[in-house]
Amino acid sequence: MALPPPSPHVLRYRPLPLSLLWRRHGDQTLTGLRLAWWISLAASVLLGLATVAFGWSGLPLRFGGANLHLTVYPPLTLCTLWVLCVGFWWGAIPAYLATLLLALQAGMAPEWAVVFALSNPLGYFVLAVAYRAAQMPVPPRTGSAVLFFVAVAFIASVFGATGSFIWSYTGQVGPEAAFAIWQGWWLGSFLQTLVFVGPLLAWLGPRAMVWRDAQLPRHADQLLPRWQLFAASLLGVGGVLIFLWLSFHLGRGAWSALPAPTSADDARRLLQLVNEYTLAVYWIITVLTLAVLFLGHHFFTHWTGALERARERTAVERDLAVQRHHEAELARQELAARIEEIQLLQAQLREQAVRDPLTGLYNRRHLQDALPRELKRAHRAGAQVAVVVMDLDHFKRVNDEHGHAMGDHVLQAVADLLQAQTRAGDFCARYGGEEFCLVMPGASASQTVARLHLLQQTYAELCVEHSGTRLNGLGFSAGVAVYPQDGDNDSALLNAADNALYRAKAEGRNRICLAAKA
Ligand SMILES: Nc1nc2c(ncn2[C@@H]2O[C@H](COP(=O)(O)OP(=O)(O)OP(=O)(O)O)[C@@H](O)[C@H]2O)c(=O)[nH]1
Repeated sequence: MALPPPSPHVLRYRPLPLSLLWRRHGDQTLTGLRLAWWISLAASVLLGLATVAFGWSGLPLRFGGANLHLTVYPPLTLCTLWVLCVGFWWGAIPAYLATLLLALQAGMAPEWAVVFALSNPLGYFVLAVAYRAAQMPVPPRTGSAVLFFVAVAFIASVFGATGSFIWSYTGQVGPEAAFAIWQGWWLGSFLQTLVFVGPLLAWLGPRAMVWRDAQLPRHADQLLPRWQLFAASLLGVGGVLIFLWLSFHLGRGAWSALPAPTSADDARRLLQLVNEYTLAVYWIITVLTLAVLFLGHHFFTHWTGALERARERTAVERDLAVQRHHEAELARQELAARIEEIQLLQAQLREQAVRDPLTGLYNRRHLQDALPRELKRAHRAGAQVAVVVMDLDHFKRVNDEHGHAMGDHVLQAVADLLQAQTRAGDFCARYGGEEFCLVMPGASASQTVARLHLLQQTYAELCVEHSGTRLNGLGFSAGVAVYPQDGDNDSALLNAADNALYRAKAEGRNRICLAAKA
C-alpha cells in the first residue's frame, strides 16, 4: 500500500511510555504493539542464547590490514529498532535480559553478568538522548539524517562495547586478546547497526511512526529540556574521548605484552598490531568528519530556513502595514467627509436659528446679538450707526382683502427689495409681523432718509402678483434713530426709532420720521 509521505515532525524521535504495555491509552488497547513486543523479547532472548550455543559470537575478519574478531549479536538489531521506533525502555529491557541470560549461559558469574548486561542499554541510552536532543528524523533517508545516524551509531557502539572489558576480565584473557575483543566488539555492533538497522529503519521506520502517530496522536511539540541537549553533547564528546583512550590504552597494553620480535612471524604480528592500533585513529577521523559534515549541513539549513522564515515574516508584516495604512487613509477620508457634512449641517442649523423662514431675512434674535456688536465697533471707530424701524401701511387690509397668502407674498417682496437696496455691511431683519429693522453702519440721518425715500418709491412702484391678483401702490412708514446722538445702546436706539415710527403713522403714514426731531 502506498503511504502518503509523512511530515518531518512525525519522523522525529518520540518515545512512548513503557506503561502502555499494561495500561489502556484512551480507547486504544494497543494489543498489536504489546504482542509484537513480547514476541521480540522472546526472540531476543532466544537469539542471544543461540549466539553462545552456535558460536556466532565472533566472525574473523580482515579489515584495512587488521585482523578483527567481529562480534555478531542478532538481538542488537531487533532491540535497536525498538529503541528508535518506539522508545528506549522498549529496546533496553529485551537487550538486557537477552545479554544477562547469554552471559549466565556462557558461565559468567551472576554478579558480573548483572553489570555486563548493562552495556547495550548504555549504548541505547546514548542513541535515545542524541535523537531526542537533535530532533532529527529517525529514518536515515536524507543526507543529514544518514550522517547523523552514522556518527551517533559509532558513539553508541563505543558505549555499548564497554561490556567487552568485563568479558575479557572474567574470561581471564591477556592484553593482546583484550584489545582484539574490544576492537571487534565496538566495530561489530557499529557495522551491524549500519548494515542491518540502517536499511531496516529507512524502510520500516516511517511506517512504524505513521502507525504510532495514528494510534497515539501527539498533542503538542514539547520543548526539549536544555539538560538533554547538554547531556547529548557531553555524551558525544565523552564517547569519542573514551574510544580514543581505551583504544590507545589497550593497544599499548597489547604492544608491551608482545615479546621483542625475533622472527618474521613476530614482526608480522607487531605490524598487524600497529595496523589495528591505527585503525582506531581512522575511525575517529571518519566519525569526526561525518559529525562536522552533519553539523555544517544542519546549521546551514537551519540558518537559511530561519532567514527565509524571517524574510517571509517581514514581507507579510510589510503587506499588513501597507494594508493598514491604506485602511487608515480610507478611514481618514471617510472621517473628513463626515466632519465636513457635520460642519455643513451645523452651519445650516446656525443659519436657520438666525433667519426668518418666510422672508429669509435675519430674525429679531440675530438683531439683538448683532446690533450691540455694530454699536461697539462704531464706538471704537467714532462712527455713526442708523437704526430704522419700518412698518408696512395698512397691511391688515392686504390680508383681509386678498388673503393671507398675498400678504406673505408682499412680505417676501419687501424682503427682496430690502436686500437688493442695502449696501454691503448694512443688514435687515424682520422685526415683527409686518415690521422690519434696517441697520446701516456709518450712515447719517440724512443719508438714511434719502435711502428710505428711494425705497418708498420703489415699493410704491412694486407690483405683487398672486393667483391672478395684482397689487401695487403700497407704502410703508419708518422711524430713524442714529447712534450715538439718539441713544448709546441698542434698546435705547430701537425705542427711539419705534417712537419715531409711531409718529410717522400718527402723521398720516407713508412717511419717515427722525427720532432727533421728537
Ligand atoms: N400675511 C401675513 N400677515 C401678517 C404676518 N405677520 C403679521 N401679519 C398681519 O399684519 C397685520 C398687521 O396689522 P396692523 O397691526 O393692524 O397694522 P396695519 O394693518 O398695517 O396698519 P398700520 O400699521 O396701522 O398701517 C395683521 O393683520 C397681521 O395678521 C405674516 O407673517 N403674514
